[in-house]
Amino acid sequence: MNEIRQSIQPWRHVFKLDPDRELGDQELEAICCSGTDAILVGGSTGVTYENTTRLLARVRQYELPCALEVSNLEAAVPGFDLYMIPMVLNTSDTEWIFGHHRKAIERFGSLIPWELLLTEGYIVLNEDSSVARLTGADSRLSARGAAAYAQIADKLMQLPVVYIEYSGTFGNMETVREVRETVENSQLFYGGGITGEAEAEQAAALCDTVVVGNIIYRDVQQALFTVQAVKQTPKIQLD
Ligand SMILES: CC(C)=CCC/C(C)=C/CC/C(C)=C/CC/C(C)=C/CC/C(C)=C/CC/C(C)=C/CC/C(C)=C/COP(=O)(O)OP(=O)(O)O
Ligand SMILES: O=P(O)(O)OC[C@@H](O)CO
Ligand SMILES: [Mg+2]
Repeated sequence: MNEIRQSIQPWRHVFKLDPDRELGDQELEAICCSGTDAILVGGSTGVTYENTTRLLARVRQYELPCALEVSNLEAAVPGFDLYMIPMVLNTSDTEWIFGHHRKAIERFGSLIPWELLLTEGYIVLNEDSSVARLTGADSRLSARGAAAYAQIADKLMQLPVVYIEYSGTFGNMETVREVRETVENSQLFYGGGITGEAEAEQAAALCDTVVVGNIIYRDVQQALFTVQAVKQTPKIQLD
């Protein structure tokens, strides 16, 4: 396993910060000093070079790893510890599978720090989310359908990360369980609708890494509670 892949293996809890949203200094400090394993900077809309650079500089006051989830070519900012590259698996619009990626490679060429890149196989499951609308994802999948996409990522494409994305709503844990049962090598990320301890525990029991986003901007105290909830929850063993 390569170094960059190894570096995310211990991540159980991650906060996702959106450069397009405002967060006060005290709140940012609380988030960065919460005991979370990393900050992931990303959003599906309104992410620019300027707001991404500003957020990176603010997070850099703290010691934890800071990754950029690249969603937009204009916001390819140098200086992150690693770059997570989404590929949306459940869309028929190839732009979001590899079209933007081709353009990025043509544009940035030898500037790309390949050793810092990790690809994420995204399965977008909330049809009412911005990311589903943006990418034209077919989010009405059965659990078996979602698990089939996960196997494409894990077994056919051998991607380092499978990302179950319910952005904005808490997901169906039966679907998450079925995905979990099929993923053998990829690191399984879950994100979507975690607003407190109970949801954090359920996701942590099934997934390797739990991502918490929107609640940071609504109720930072609730967001902070999710850190220990995830860390204290062991992953359940499945046969
Ligand atoms: C030179 C340099 C520093 C390079 C660094 C990295 C780089 C540019 C490498 C180039 C190689 C490469 C292959 C780049 C990919 C380029 C790219 C634009 C790919 C498309 C990625 C993609 C599929 C985006 C779709 C949207 C998506 C999946 C976003 C992920 C984040 C996400 C889902 C956020 C949640 O959305 P949010 O907005 O928070 O939702 P709410 O509003 O509901 O909260
Ligand atoms: O914002 P929420 O709903 O917490 O989702 C987290 C993350 O998966 C979004 O990409
Ligand atoms: Mg968000």
